[in-house]
Amino acid sequence: MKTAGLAIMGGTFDPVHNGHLRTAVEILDRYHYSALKLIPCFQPVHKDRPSVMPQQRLDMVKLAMSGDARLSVDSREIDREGPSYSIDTLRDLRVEMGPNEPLIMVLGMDSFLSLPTWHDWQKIIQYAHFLVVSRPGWEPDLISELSGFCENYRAASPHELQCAPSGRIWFETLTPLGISSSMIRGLARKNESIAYLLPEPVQNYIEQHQLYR
Ligand SMILES: Nc1ncnc2c1ncn2[C@@H]1O[C@H](COP(=O)(O)OP(=O)(O)OP(=O)(O)O)[C@@H](O)[C@H]1O
Ligand SMILES: O=C(O)c1ccc[n+]([C@@H]2O[C@H](COP(=O)([O-])O)[C@@H](O)[C@H]2O)c1
Repeated sequence: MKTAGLAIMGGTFDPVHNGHLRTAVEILDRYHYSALKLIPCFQPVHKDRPSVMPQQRLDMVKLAMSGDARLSVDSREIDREGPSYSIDTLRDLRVEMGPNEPLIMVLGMDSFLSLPTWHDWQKIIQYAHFLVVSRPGWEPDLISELSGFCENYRAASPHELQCAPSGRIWFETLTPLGISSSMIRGLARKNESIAYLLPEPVQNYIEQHQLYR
């Protein structure tokens, strides 16, 4: 069974790991959106320049995809180049999808807490819903600007996200996985194993290309 809505998950994916992938499949299993696109950014807005090339981060996301037909990778931010502002991506997607289809932006609590620093942040909700997922180490300590925003837009049930194209926020608790890209980069730098933190083909790619050394 599929329900209305396209889910997207943006990220630096430097590299993609099982925390990202498990988030994607748990959301799809719970809400049956028609698809979930992973969208690697070209240039993250509030992070240091990634240590590997955009094309290599994209290659790793493609390698991680194999096996679940509901997942796909969307290279529009890498093709666009420049700073990867979410509002630009969501505007593009909204034009492609038309005005009525639900568009759900999945993001971790850490990313959501930084929302008031994003480009044109208050307009983003006109184009998509926010589905905010739990992440170990991050509590929903909402600063006042964000708590007022949540009061305005918080959904009473997750199903509201399937009944409107945009404009709602839902918080979802997922299986806690304390994995991060920075942890994986740190292990690789020390020449320690990164096995079981990310898909094996991605691990092999990192080893073959000697990334994060
Ligand atoms: N283990 C996880 N559990 C839940 N959400 C996650 C997890 N890891 C990343 N995310 C979410 O995935 C999105 C993309 O994350 P990103 O590519 O920046 O990875 P990261 O692990 O946070 O990277 P880094 O350690 O370099 O900061 C963000 O919304 C982030 O909150
Ligand atoms: O648009 C912005 O200003 C903006 C600022 C910070 C993060 N984002 C987006 O949020 C998503 C998660 O970002 P990050 O930094 O956790 O990898 C990813 O799609 C980023 O492009 C977007």
